[in-house]
Amino acid sequence: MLDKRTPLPVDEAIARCMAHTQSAPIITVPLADSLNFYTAEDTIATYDIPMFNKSPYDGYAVRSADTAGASGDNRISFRMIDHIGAGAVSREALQQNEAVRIMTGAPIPQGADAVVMLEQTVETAEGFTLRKSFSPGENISVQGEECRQGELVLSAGTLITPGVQAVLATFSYSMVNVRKKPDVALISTGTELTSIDEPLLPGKIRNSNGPMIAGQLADLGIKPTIYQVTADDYEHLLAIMREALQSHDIIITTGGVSVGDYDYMPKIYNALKADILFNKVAMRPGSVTTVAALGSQLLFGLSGNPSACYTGFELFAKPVIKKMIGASQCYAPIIEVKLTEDFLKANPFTRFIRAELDLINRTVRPAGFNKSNAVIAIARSNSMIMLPGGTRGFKSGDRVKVIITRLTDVTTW
Ligand SMILES: Nc1nc2c(c(=O)[nH]1)N[C@H]1C(S)=C(S)[C@@H](COP(=O)(O)OP(=O)(O)OC[C@H]3O[C@@H](n4cnc5c(N)ncnc54)[C@H](O)[C@@H]3O)O[C@H]1N2
Ligand code: MOO
Ligand SMILES: [Mg+2]
Repeated sequence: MLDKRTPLPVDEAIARCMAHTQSAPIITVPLADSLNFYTAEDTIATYDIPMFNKSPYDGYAVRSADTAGASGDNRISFRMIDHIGAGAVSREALQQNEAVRIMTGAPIPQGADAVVMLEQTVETAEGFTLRKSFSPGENISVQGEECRQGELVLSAGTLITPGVQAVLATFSYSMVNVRKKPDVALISTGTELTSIDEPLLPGKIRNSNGPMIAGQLADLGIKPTIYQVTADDYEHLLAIMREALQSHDIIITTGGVSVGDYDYMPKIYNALKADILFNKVAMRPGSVTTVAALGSQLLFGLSGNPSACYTGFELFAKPVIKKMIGASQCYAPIIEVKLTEDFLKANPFTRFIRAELDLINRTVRPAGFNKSNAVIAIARSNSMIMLPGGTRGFKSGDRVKVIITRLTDVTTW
């Protein structure tokens, strides 16, 4: 007798996963290793930026008052009393008609309140002449014009990008507080799976879910422990699950979660006394996706069908991991755009279609053959169209909701 599974709406299934998710502990990493972590604390300006009034140009620092009345017919002469580049400080204080030759980034000398670009001067034996007047503060980068000491620069939960690393370096954060990445075990199950360098015997297939999920994890900066399980053998699989549970926060399995004779994951969750958060979701594909908890450990039982497997990871595992690692925004953005192909199938459940989103023209179309067992459409997709359950007959021109899964290069085909 099969256990009856009650489908849970997708948003509730996601909420159950998230309610079971704790933030990972804070660790400190060198700035150079911090890329793709999330900041675990607010980044506060440790000083004003710029730290001092500085020259934005290569030129001469002058007293603006001395330039009053300058014109083409009345060039005013200045005497150069010092010469500094960025990194040096002039000890001179400017007196009348004196100037310091100054390079971009160097601190404005005492008494000066304007900078004349080199191109606006004509050199003389003593210094230079100029033909226009300058106002106080002209061509000066003012201390604190970008931000003030103590100001909140970036909130906790910011993805550390190269730009963020530049900010952290600016404010002398040589070590950065981030949240530890979870230890993840990845177990692809299935007697039919043949490793990539073995010959494909009748009935066998390649394991595409394993490399795909490993890649989805790598996008989050996580390198999973990979377990090879190429036999649907209950005892063996249970032993592997127990072993993986010793040292991992998350166990992701692919395959074996449905009701088939060799689908052992439901029996394994039982044997492990795991708390099943759900084992049926009102969605297609991926309706058999199962998520279970053992204390703080989470077990993601993703479907074996590649498109269902991919979708299950994006919808459930990804936001959970992002919450663990302290992301302030755990969910992929959703936008509404115009569909450019008919999609006339009925949608008894919420349907996710691997899709090609054209962000420039704000249009979307399915990325080719799109059944649960499809693999090519995943590669061609940068998004998933989300059609609500209980609908049918979406026509070209209709507006549909789209989850953006990738913002990087759009695959062409
Ligand atoms: N009687 C029913 N049969 C099925 C149901 C159902 O509700 N009642 N659900 C169907 C749906 S929907 C899905 S999705 C699949 C889910 O199957 P499992 O999660 O149990 O996965 P498997 O049976 O192990 O494999 C399914 C399919 O995927 C291929 N596969 C598995 N692993 C991989 C991999 N690593 N790389 C590539 N392809 C993989 C496998 O060969 C099968 O073709 O169940 C339906 N059946
Ligand atoms: O629920 Mo299945 O994952 O549609 O193919
Ligand atoms: Mg099965």
